[in-house]
Amino acid sequence: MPAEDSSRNDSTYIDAGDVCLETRDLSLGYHSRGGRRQSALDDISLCIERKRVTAFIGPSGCGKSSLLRTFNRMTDLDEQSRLTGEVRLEGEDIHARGVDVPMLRRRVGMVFQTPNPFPMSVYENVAFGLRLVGERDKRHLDDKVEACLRAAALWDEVKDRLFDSALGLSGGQQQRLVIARTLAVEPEVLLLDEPASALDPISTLKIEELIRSLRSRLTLVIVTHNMQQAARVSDATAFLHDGRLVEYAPTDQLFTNPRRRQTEDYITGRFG
Ligand SMILES: Nc1ncnc2c1ncn2[C@@H]1O[C@H](COP(=O)(O)OP(=O)(O)OP(=O)(O)O)[C@@H](O)[C@H]1O
Repeated sequence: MPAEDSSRNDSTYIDAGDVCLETRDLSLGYHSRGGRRQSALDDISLCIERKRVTAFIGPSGCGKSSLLRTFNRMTDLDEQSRLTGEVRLEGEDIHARGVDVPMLRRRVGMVFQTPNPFPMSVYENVAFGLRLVGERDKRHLDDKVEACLRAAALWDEVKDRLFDSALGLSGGQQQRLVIARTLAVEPEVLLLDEPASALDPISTLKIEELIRSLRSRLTLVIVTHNMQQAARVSDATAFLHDGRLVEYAPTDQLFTNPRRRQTEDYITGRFG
């Protein structure tokens, strides 16, 4: 049984120079119509290491997606949400006055559970983001579309059907296309909210391989219900319960030698 450790889960093992994202005393609540306040995140302080994969695990409703969504201010879209504390990207407060939120969301891209390609061709899905950032030159566009599709491990499967509808791709291919589209605007961080939970095992494996390969170019944060998946893809894992950060550690350590009993109970399937 792990010894109870009362020290904060404050990511002290991460070198300050390697921190990409940081939350300080972050709390998030949602106000229901009846005026009741439901707490989703409670006083979370953690650092996310640059160019690593960090996984958030925990039982349903523990706040994983909410925490992920604070990193690019997606929680702003919910008028009922109230956030206190800080989120810092490369040391800068993302809620500071004057922060350009669309630019923040380019820097911190997001991929959701259900693949959501645009109803246009494979090529246009990726070119869309590039055009948005002002790319007009046809040759540059072609080169960049190919590079993004290669980075998303999709090029070989779609190179002969670039101008077919993206909606004709399989679910796994669509999800890799969405990742290619996100990569087109060169984000520094990629947030993935259960990116493989709607996919079959082979497509899931491809997404996992892709996630591992992308860490050489950007920082990834993944929410997953699947503990084996967290163990396979991530370098660090945060276990949340009831809106609190229970334990945060290098993935090997968290799964083989958890410091908290609650973590051990969860990873051994005693609850959740
Ligand atoms: N838009 C919202 N309005 C009101 N309450 C919300 C909203 N989004 C989330 N919540 C509540 O906040 C808490 C945390 O939800 P969240 O979706 O972040 O958890 P989760 O761990 O990602 O859950 P799951 O694994 O089921 O997706 C839950 O109690 C949830 O009901």
